Amino acid sequence: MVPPLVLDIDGTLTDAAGRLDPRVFDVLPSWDAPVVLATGKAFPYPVSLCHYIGLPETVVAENGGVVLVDDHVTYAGDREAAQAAADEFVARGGDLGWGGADTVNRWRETEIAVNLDADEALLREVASEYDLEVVDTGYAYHLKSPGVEKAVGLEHVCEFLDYDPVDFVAIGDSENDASTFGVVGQSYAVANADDVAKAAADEVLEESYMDGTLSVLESL
Ligand SMILES: O=C(O)COP(=O)(O)O
Ligand SMILES: [Mg+2]
Repeated sequence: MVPPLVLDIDGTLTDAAGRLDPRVFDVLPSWDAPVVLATGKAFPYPVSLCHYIGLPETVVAENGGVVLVDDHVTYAGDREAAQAAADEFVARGGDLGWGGADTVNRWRETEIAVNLDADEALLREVASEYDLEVVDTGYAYHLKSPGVEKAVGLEHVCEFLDYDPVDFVAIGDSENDASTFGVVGQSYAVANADDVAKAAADEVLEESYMDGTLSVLESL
């Protein structure tokens, strides 16, 4: 019997250029246990990924800010505080960095994501004034409420599924996966992972990106 999976998306199911690795279509739809996509991306991204991969829509989005499981949606985090801090960041000369349409935040409901090109020092200064934190995933800075974590989202998912977090195998690549690594039974950081994820993982893989992820899935 294969274990349930909790999988990060960016850096874990993608290639180095950020594109989805097509091999996800070979392994995930037929996985004989729950697969939870846990991401820092806004809610619609993992939902559409489930839809197009052919997986039940079981997702932890926005770093735990939004959870969808078994037709239930729950929210965590103070979006208004994040918006106020983002507005202040912009008023002090910062730029969220996503252009006018801002498809990165347009459908984001519990936090704000900021481009890695942004003024990090200013962002952290403003965040602390609003009692928010900044998480650097390697893909964006996330201006978010402390205590909102992917692991809390996974625990919520487990309340609906007949599993415990320790039953899960987790694979991820960055700071926002460390909480998940702390609650699952077995955790893997892909070789391209950041230092926080590597330190939190039970095992650091030799292979990067989807090569690393596939090596775990094949061993299970
Ligand atoms: O949206 C990000 O910043 C990173 O997304 P991820 O959690 O799927 O890697
Ligand atoms: Mg990632």
